[in-house]
Amino acid sequence: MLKRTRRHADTVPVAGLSIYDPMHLGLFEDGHRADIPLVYRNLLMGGEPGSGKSVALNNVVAHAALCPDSSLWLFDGKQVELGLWREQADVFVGPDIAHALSVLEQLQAEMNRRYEELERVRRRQITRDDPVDVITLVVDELALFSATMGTKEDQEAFVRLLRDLVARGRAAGVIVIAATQRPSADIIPTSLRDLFGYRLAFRCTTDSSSDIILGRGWAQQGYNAATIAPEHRGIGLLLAEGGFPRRMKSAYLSDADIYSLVDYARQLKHGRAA
Ligand SMILES: Nc1ncnc2c1ncn2[C@@H]1O[C@H](COP(=O)(O)OP(=O)(O)OP(=O)(O)O)[C@@H](O)[C@H]1O
Repeated sequence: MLKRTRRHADTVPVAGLSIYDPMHLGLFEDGHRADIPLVYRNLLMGGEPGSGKSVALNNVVAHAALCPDSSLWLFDGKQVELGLWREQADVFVGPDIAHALSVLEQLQAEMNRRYEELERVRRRQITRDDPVDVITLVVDELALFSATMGTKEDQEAFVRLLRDLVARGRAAGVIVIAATQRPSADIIPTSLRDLFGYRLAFRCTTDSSSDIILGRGWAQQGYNAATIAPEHRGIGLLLAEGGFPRRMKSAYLSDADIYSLVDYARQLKHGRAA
């Protein structure tokens, strides 16, 4: 058994969801639910401004916030999109690159510590039975940290740390969800993009920005987020490891829904839920 580090619950969740449960993201165009297991995976989403990223991100954050076996680390460079969740976050980083770097270093150290622990007990990955929180790291907007704030060295350090977390975090219970409204090669280098098991492209302005999120060649094969009509907000192409991109619409949470969920998450966190 791994050393206990879980903060919210004694052992496994008794109320609310588990981060090991699939997360409800929306509906595919054939009417099937788009429920995706987040654990052991990472999710990249991109699309032009107003295309639906924040709505989709709020679904992910809500799921993680309602899971007593997950801790929520929010990087909200714009400080508005995820602000409603701020008090539920275990760690909240605003538009401050120095803070962002120190938090990522802390997370990298935690990941390394978990790997040492796994090695000690001859295990390959963290599982539902371990009394260890899965850390859900949500980064919005990626470009602010990787290309706008700070010096070039800071930005490179940010991308390097993030890439390491995306590459090695999964088995150690670290999930990375990143969103950007600037899907370009300098913001999402192929070496980073290819590490994300799930990629969700909302409406993009060009075929190549669609490919930057989904992967090279998909637009030419007809899976092109630039063909999504501008009024079709919340519609995107979801690519899951090894499959084909599928058209889906994300579930919509109004601000009132989010406030109720924040209240419920607060109750769960303080152990007052029935
Ligand atoms: N799944 C959805 N169902 C219904 N409406 C949606 C959905 N997704 C987005 N919208 C509408 O589109 C608007 C813009 O969506 P959202 O804020 O998620 O865009 P965004 O991509 O995050 O934009 P930005 O990059 O500027 O932050 C929402 O306020 C909402 O009105």
